[in-house]
Amino acid sequence: MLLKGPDSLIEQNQNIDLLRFATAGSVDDGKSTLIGRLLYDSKSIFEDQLNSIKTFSKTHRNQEIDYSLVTDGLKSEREQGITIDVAYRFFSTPKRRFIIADTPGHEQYTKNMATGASNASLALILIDARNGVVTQTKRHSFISSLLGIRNFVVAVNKMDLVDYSEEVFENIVSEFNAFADKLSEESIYYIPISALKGDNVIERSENMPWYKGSTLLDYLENVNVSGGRNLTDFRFPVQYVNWGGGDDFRGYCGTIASGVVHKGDKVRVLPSGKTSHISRIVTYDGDLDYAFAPMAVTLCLEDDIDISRGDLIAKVDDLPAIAGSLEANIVWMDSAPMEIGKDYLIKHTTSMVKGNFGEVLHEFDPDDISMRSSKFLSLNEIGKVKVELKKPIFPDIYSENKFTGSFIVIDPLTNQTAAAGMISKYHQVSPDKACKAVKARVIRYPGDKKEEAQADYDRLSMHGTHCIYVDDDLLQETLCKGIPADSEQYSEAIEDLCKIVTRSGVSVVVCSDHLNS
Ligand SMILES: Nc1nc2c(ncn2[C@@H]2O[C@H](COP(=O)(O)OP(=O)(O)OP(=O)(O)O)[C@@H](O)[C@H]2O)c(=O)[nH]1
Repeated sequence: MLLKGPDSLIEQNQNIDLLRFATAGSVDDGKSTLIGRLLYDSKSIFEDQLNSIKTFSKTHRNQEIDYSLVTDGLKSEREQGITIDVAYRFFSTPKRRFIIADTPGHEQYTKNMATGASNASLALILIDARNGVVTQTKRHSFISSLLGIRNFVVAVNKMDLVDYSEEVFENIVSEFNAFADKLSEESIYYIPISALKGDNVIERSENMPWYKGSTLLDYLENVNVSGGRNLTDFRFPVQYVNWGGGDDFRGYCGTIASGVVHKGDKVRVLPSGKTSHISRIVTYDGDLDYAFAPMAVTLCLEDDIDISRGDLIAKVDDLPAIAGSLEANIVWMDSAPMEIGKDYLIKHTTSMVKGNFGEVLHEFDPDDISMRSSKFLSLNEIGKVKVELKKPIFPDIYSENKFTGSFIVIDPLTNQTAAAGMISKYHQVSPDKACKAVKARVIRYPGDKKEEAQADYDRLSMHGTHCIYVDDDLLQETLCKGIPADSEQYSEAIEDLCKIVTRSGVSVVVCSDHLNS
């Protein structure tokens, strides 16, 4: 029998040939120029954009075409002559489609570099032939490696400025090789190029007859890289609960972080530990028999289980950890340094919990990836750190699952992203403890679902959840006495009540026709 899957078989095929790569390196190594050339030569630039770039190049740069303008899209960048954010570019050749994250080389932009590299399966490291391997090159290569990138292309650029010297190239190869011994890479390919003149980018260079390897485009078109997305372990972080799809409809919406799910699969919901079976996989284009990462779907379960945002659905025989503390590699991105013991917000998949840093186990020296002791991390520093969580999360180890193995750290005072973390170890808490940590919540039922609401309340109480039950009858006798039921004041009073009660750690089952959301 043919399973009715996502009707985009074509899309799947297209995905096979999609290579996402990130550029990395130091400031002015020529990344933007190189990408500009790749886009230009593969005819991926619109005519009008090309015309304006040519005009700008002539008037402001005194040259025929400045390729870096293709990616330096922002006006302020043009004026300053630097790249200030990650620019995603798309181009394709008959052999492959490419998405490039053009990440900036400036020291303070490690954050964008990490963002750009987090979805890539290959890192294109640019090195200025005149400068050799510098700290930025090492730092960015190390971050790429921490983020799970296993394939590197090192393009030694500006070969035209060193007389296309084989010796210069070989020295840089040896230098990077010595450093890369400490990266957990699968492949490194070295190419001498001139992004400006076009040597070995698309066309083989006549200026470097000593180089016998592939041109950059040739290599990118043919390199074999693993996709990086885990298609084994099904993980579905719930984004929100949708019960607006008609009678009795309750669906859990989100994006499949990893793995595959079929209709009928037996699943467990964390943290409650409740099990059920998938009854429907709903999408905008209709129901599916199966779905896989990274599809956005709504899952329905055979049983009515209390699920809310931040919960995670996985298969019963393949569960993530329930972790109360972690060890993680942290890339610090905030100008305010890490404060040991301070409460930060830890955003892991769709859940947000409070947590703090206990101890820096070691900091990495980006020059040689050696470890040194450190009390805390500052901007751009990378280290392995212990993280204590106020409530459990359901992680995997980063090397096994990028999506459930990573988190970001937010400073609650400034709302700034302070760091990115990659989990290397976790300490499990007992499932009982995890259940107790389920936060107080509001479970809403429309007014005509009194029976279901009361049954839910009974079930929760029976399982030891602290909760109260309210419906319109009770509200009109007490809190909302004299307030017209269809007034805004009435709905607001219900919301206020829910807020006050949940704040004190008690859940509310509310059954009313006058709910705000
Ligand atoms: N001679 C020569 N100059 C180059 C080459 N590649 C880039 N350049 C020049 O080097 C300068 C920096 O190039 P960009 O492409 O803007 O460098 P970038 O790495 O993107 O720099 P940021 O965007 O600031 O991170 C520009 O003036 C380029 O014209 C090359 O192969 N040879």
